[in-house]
Amino acid sequence: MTTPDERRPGRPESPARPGGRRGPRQKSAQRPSERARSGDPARLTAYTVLRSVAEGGYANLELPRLLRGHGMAGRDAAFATELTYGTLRWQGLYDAVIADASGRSVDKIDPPVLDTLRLGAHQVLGMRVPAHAAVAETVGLARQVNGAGAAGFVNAVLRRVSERSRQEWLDGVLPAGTGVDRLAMEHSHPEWIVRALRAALLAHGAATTETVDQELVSLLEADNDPADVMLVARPGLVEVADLVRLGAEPAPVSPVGAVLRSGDPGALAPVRDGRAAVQDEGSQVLALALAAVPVESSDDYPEEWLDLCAGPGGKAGLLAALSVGRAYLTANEVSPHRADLVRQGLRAAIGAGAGVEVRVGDGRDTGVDEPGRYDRVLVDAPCTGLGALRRRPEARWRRTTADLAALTELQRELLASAIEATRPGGVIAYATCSPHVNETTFVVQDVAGRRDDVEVLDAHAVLREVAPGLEVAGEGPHAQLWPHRNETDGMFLALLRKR
Ligand SMILES: C[S@@+](CC[C@H](N)C(=O)[O-])C[C@H]1O[C@@H](n2cnc3c(N)ncnc32)[C@H](O)[C@@H]1O
Repeated sequence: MTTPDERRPGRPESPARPGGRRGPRQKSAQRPSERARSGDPARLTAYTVLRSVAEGGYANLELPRLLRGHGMAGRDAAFATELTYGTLRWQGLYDAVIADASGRSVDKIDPPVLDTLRLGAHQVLGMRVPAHAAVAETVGLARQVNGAGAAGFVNAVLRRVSERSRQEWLDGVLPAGTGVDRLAMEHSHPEWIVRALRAALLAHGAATTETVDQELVSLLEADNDPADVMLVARPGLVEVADLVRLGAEPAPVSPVGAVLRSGDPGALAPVRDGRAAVQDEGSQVLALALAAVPVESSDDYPEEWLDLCAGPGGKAGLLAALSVGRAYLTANEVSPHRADLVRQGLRAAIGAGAGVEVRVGDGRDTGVDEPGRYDRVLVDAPCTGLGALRRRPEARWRRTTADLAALTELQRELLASAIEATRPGGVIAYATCSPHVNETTFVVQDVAGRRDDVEVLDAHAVLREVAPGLEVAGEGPHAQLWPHRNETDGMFLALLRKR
């Protein structure tokens, strides 16, 4: 899933990647004398986002809102972004360090104070802010937001954290052996996710039993690497070349994509008016594939397209642009708020002549309500999002195996409904932004395998046609993209034809 939620301010000018490439030293652009007087806005902003995430908020919504509210841009915004996202990603490792340095389990530490400590740990171990500055500034923050008593505790713990290098801490806190528990802590992922990703690499043919351990490390590293902002130039509304003139670069594989390496995408006129949007390349090529796969001809023209789970509207925006002069698009979404986002996102395409209806409804009913109506149906199913962890820093800590069971049932029902809603000869694209086998191949095998009116198409071949530079691992027929191989979100695509 690619959402407008993915918008984030420009990457840090010199991102320091924990455990990997490091840029030059980076610290808040504000002069120390100013920080002492006013408190450090970047650290306070990061802290505020962490507290909001603890209460169920989303970092990629909260952070841009706060940065805009404080009028923060340039280096301070980049510093706040790296501090917030890095702290959230590396929370699993930092909690082990904090527990060791404080001599108490992190669940015995007041959660707001723990967030302050995590921010301090990331500056010391992940950003190469000089230790004395990281400790002093974070203690100042603790005094401001956690109180004087907590500030003393934060000071003592961070001093201990800063006595050792990142490698020394890893040597000290990582479990012995080569098991999943060690990998999980070293790369700061929950163990169940590490296990699921390992199984998915094997199941989708991206690794063999000999290569899977190395492949898994590359994937976990990619999840911790800030992703570039990717834009889509919605066809017929704006050209990639227009985005390039505004500072973007053509995307590596999507013919309608552009990479924005720095700056706020929301500041670009084509993004503001909906001719372009923030959208991962993986999502772009999936929508292009659905529009490109041949359908067996029907007498009715134009075609009818359905986006069954459209909110917040990334793929619907691209499909609407592609539909002009070819098809009517129905964009269905169960959440009224997300349906509103779809409506807003489709305004430019509608202005250019797209025939679109956005409606609120449960996609599980569509097959019964509108049997055999559509030529092309997208089921971009609600999923765990395990393929998009690099863009959603807190998601890995929020998802549980209990979510999986509920989601896989919903996914089966939505796919079955989509097949019912497709006319004979029409095609269905089943997509998730997760490589988890339970959400991908198992759903398709289960639903399509029980029917004799569905043919599985070669998704690899269609993707090669729409994005010749895209190298999809495995034999097919379904396609799984990977952050570490394709530099896209981990999107899954199955294409089915209704007989
Ligand atoms: C993965 S997101 C879709 C992303 C979207 N295609 C895009 O590119 O922006 C899944 C969407 O399905 C919606 N959804 C969940 N259950 C649904 C249902 N029963 N019927 C229709 N939509 C549903 C969610 O609210 C969510 O907006």
